[in-house]
Amino acid sequence: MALRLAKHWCLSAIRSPLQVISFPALQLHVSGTAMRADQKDFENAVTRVKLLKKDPGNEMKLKLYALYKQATEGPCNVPKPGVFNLINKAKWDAWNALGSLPKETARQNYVDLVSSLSSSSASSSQVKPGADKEQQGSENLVVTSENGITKIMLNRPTKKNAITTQMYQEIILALKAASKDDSTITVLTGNGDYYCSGNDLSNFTDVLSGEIEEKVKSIAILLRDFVDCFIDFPKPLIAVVNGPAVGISVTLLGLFDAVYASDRATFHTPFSHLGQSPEGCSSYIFPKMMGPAKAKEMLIFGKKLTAGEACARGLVTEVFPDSTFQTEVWTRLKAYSKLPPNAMRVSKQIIRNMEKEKLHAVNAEEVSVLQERWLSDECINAVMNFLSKRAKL
Ligand SMILES: CCCC/C=C/CC(=O)SCCNC(=O)CCNC(=O)[C@H](O)C(C)(C)COP(=O)(O)OP(=O)(O)OC[C@H]1O[C@@H](n2cnc3c(N)ncnc32)[C@H](O)[C@@H]1OP(=O)(O)O
Repeated sequence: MALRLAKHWCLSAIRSPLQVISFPALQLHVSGTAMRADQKDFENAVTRVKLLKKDPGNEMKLKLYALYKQATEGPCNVPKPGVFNLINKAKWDAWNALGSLPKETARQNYVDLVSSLSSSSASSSQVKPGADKEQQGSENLVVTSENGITKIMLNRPTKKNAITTQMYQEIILALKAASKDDSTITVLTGNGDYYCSGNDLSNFTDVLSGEIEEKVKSIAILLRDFVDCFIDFPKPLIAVVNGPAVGISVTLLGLFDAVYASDRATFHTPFSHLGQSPEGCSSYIFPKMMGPAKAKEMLIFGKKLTAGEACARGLVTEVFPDSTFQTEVWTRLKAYSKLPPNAMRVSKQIIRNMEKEKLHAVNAEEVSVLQERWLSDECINAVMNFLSKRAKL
């Protein structure tokens, strides 16, 4: 089962040949290895290239392009592009430089080159998690505390504040710290034009490397712990929704004590489109909050709401014009932060305690259903589709 799925992940991402954006072709210096790459290794390598998180640079892209062409079509057999057609000429030069290199050798060299790329990017990304445990925040999550307010800000604006697995862990740590610090209220917000685009869909790419069920299990545990933290958070928790919100950043809103939204914000839960199912206790809270018909419109059919619609359905507390959003909301929050902290905690607890057990049970059930979903062809295809469309190569 695991093998079949791993194979499926790899094959379904293969699309068109690489597009190189620019410049000089270099000679190849790729050593062969004793192991021969078969067609499946080659296809896996093609997929891994599409999923590289870091742009490998033009030089490397040209090498990959040339080897790909040589491995799939053999020696360069197309006319040389004109001198002003710089990009295509560089690509042609790179391919032509491989001369009569046999297809099998090109395939092997391509696989080796991709392996070297993947291992260097893995080693550079392993440095961070250990160090981050010591800190409250990181580059992608900025935590500040002043005037009785702890602010947890998603800070990945170029990715619309999509949440990586590392960020889930950091948010858990930040919430745990905020529950014990001197602040009266805690705020979650986003930096840039988005509040949050939900789960970073490349969180699933690790699954490519095998042991699929184990990896899915660890993501499920992370999700369950993450949502549990919101259920148990003891102080007033406020969402400052500065822009569009997608997926888990929407479903979690039902666990906040107030949700203030810019009129630019939208609320979108495209779970069916992604072959997934609701989380964040939304399968229980949304129908109670807005009635089953309206909840199903969001959670089953993925209807995107405007801030006004979300407010009418009880998901948002109040909507502000974007031009005055930050000033108005922070003035309000500063006033709230001066209210007696113990009274606010006790009031929150008495409301939450009525349902805490139920919410934990709902969370566990939602995660267990999702764990199955993540292994489904529907989900795998949807995620691969998103990731392969955005691949630059
Ligand atoms: C571990 C626990 C799992 C819990 C499960 C939770 C369920 C969910 O949260 S489901 C929701 C998942 N999110 C999405 O499906 C949103 C996907 N993104 C988009 O549809 C679009 O990017 C957007 C509508 C949010 C924005 O579109 P726009 O055209 O304005 O900008 P883009 O060029 O698409 O995005 C800029 C940049 O950001 C990357 N990005 C955006 N969202 C995500 C994401 N969720 N995961 C990974 N990457 C994302 C996008 O790929 C672009 O990156 P590049 O510039 O490198 O191409």
